[in-house]
Amino acid sequence: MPTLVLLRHGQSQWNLENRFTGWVDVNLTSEGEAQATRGGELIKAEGIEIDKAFTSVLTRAIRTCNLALEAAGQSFVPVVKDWRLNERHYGGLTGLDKAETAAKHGEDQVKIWRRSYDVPPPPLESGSAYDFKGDRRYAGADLPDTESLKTTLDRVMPFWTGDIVPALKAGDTVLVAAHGNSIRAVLKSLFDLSEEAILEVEVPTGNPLVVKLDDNLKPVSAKYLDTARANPLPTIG
Ligand SMILES: O=C(O)[C@@H](CO)OP(=O)(O)O
Repeated sequence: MPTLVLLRHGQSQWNLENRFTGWVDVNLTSEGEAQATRGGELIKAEGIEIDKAFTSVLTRAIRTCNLALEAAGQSFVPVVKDWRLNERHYGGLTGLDKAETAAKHGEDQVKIWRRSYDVPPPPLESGSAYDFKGDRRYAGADLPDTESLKTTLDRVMPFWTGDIVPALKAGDTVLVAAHGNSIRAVLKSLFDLSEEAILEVEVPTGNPLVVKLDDNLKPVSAKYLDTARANPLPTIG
């Protein structure tokens, strides 16, 4: 039975500081490192043997992947890194304080930017310090200057279908160490969630979500391994 383990990166420095992060390559906090390690220990305790891992090109997800695999005693597992698993690009909000932005633009507007399905934040201004166009990890990619959850899903899905699905169809147990919104994109597709339903799904940091799949890659069960830090999951069936 194919098994998918979805792991949002552990707490990052900007999660802690409550700043819009997106593609900025901030590192894990010590709490985030501990969450990633604990995630790996739980994977081991569950007897899960990972065959292949996928992560983004952002340090917080890569380190979460590595720390979890190490704690699970499975550092040898091959890891594929791809920018299409990056966090949603936060456009012109990147780097801003979430509370200050809410005070300036109103809670309702910030909620729309953060949790509407298809309303992107304002685009990144050209010349911004957070322009990633010259960054060689994105060489050749058609880079966005902002993303909604919908457009995040549009770039995650080709990678999901082209790279992750074949591994699952081959019967592999797959770890995807990624970000809140790239994981939500996967969950929307996997659980066939409506645009409204996916907005209610919040994935906790560093808590492995184990999804067992049938041969058609329909979920048959889903559970967080750290039950004390679990959030509600979509209904199956
Ligand atoms: O800042 C971000 O990049 C994301 C994830 O931390 O935040 P949000 O909760 O608004 O999706």
